[in-house]
Amino acid sequence: MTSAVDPTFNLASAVGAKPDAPQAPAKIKVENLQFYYGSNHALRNINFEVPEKRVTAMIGPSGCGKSTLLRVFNRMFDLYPGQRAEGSVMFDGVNIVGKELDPTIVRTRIGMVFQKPTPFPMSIYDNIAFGVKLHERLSKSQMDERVEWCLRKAAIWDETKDRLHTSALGMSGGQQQRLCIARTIAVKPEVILLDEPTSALDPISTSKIEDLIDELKQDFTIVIVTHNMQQAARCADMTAFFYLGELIEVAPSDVIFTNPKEIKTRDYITGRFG
Ligand SMILES: Nc1ncnc2c1ncn2[C@@H]1O[C@H](COP(=O)(O)OP(=O)(O)OP(=O)(O)O)[C@@H](O)[C@H]1O
Repeated sequence: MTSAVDPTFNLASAVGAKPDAPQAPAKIKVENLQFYYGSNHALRNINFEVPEKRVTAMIGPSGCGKSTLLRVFNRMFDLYPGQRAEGSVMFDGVNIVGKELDPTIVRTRIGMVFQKPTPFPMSIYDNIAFGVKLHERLSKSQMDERVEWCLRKAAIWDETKDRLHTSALGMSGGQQQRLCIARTIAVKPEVILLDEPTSALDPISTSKIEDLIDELKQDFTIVIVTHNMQQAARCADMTAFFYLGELIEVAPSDVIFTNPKEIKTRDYITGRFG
């Protein structure tokens, strides 16, 4: 198992052959996207496709706009006056930044997991049931099944099945993050957005989440923001490199990490800046 912090780790050798990655159809298509925080033009003319049932990593130095784009994907910016998007983000043929679409529908179909595990102060079972109840009316046995289904999908069933009704706050950080992934999966989204999901975790928990990401792409389209290039190389089929609010290059991860086209990408992945 490769440690997430192994300094001798070789990026080029980490990228597995992922020959089918480019062939997947686009699940999200970003066209001429601009994003503003008031007068701060944070994303400039972004054009970009997220392939279905693949893992796409977004990398780049701090402040380049990765998290902003992730938040555009599930309309988080609606919650903050003064933030606005122009252009289009097509999701199954609908522009999700268009005003006509209800953001709560977007957030059910495009779920988000944050950097810091954020379980609710309630039982493991209720952490999952809470979100499901907002969208569906399930019987007790259907809810039991849903809870088991998503905990299994998030590879945490064995660790939780005997303590479902105990507080989620008693779990380790890594377990809490897998619970948050289970909670996101529970409402059956099509896309899962992960914003630096392992930055607060130890190498073993990180490795479990990376294995989980690899499993989840069978059922879900995944977009991950990470500062850890080894992680992007290990997990992602496609990698997009951002710099100062612009998308510099997007390509299969093996190309980005072994033979990028752009000098800025090369300088970043070889550690010349960032
Ligand atoms: N709430 C905000 N109000 C104003 N400007 C913001 C806000 N959030 C982010 N920005 C600005 O938008 C730009 C992009 O920020 P963003 O957080 O998307 O970058 P990032 O690549 O995710 O950075 P990091 O890796 O540090 O998380 C930066 O210039 C940042 O200062």
